[in-house]
Amino acid sequence: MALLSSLKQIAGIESGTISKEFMPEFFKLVLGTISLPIDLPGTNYRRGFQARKNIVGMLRQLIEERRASQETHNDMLGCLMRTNENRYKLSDEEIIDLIITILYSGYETVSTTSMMAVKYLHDHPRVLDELRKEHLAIRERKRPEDPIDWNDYKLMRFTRAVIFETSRLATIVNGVLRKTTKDMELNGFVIPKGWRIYVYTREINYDPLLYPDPLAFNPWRWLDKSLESQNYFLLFGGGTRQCPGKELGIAEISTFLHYFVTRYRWEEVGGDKLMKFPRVEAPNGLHIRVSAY
Ligand code: HEM
Repeated sequence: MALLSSLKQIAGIESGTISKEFMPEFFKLVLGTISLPIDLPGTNYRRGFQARKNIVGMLRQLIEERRASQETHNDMLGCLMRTNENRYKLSDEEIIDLIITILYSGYETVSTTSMMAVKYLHDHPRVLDELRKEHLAIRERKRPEDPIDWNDYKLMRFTRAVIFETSRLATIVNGVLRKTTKDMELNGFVIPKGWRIYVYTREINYDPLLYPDPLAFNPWRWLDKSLESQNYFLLFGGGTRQCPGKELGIAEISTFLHYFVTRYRWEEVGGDKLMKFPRVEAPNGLHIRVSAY
């Protein structure tokens, strides 16, 4: 669902033939990026490269079709292709690279956070009650068929808190990458210029001085808005490279939660394995039994 939503917003790909071909290749690419770099037939690494080639081919064809049709598209691909509006003219290779990056960054984070929110809400009925209250209050002011809009989204204060707390406790992204631009000394150790470093942010999320009772799932802590602007708030990275899709991601997850909690109740089937390293995932899925609310 998260990938389909990204495909639609980013490249205007509706569910259908292209998305059916695109999705399996994309999942292979995701697996390939966090695999051991062993380039032999059958490894995830080799499959990831092959999948990237196939994805590049599909996106190239999409770009060519759009150019031939002369239609205007208001998705991200459309903006990147509008040469007269962009100060820097992007080559097709750069456009494709950007589309893959944005799809990748925007899909996995959103889908994993949504999955972990479903898990934590199931395990914490009091939080689910509070969340449902917020969304039912929004629905009360609307007809059943009315979609939610920006004004409704702005009222979702507790939902935002649930998303941050899910992101913190599950540590959906466990660090950020940087490259040193000069020799740097840190606690007596020198990190030479040009080294690539991985800033592991998971420990910060569990620091009891920053987040009292850090292993508790407590969304209420985020109702204090100042927590979002602390310099240790690194759930979406920091500085000039901070996640540009932060608000889009939160809006997507909030929309999913809105419909999920107002229309359904669910139970876990049980027995599913959840992994936190090297990334948060349920290798065989998190299976739930869903019924109407
Ligand atoms: C809950 C959802 C999300 C989380 C937790 C998340 C988290 C992150 C983190 C931690 C980074 C690294 C930032 C840094 O290096 O300082 C990042 C980068 C990035 N994210 Fe997100 N992200 C989310 C959603 C999205 C969405 C929806 C998009 C786009 C559709 C997106 C696009 C990107 C891009 C393009 C970068 C690279 C930015 C750069 O290097 O300049 N993200 N994200």
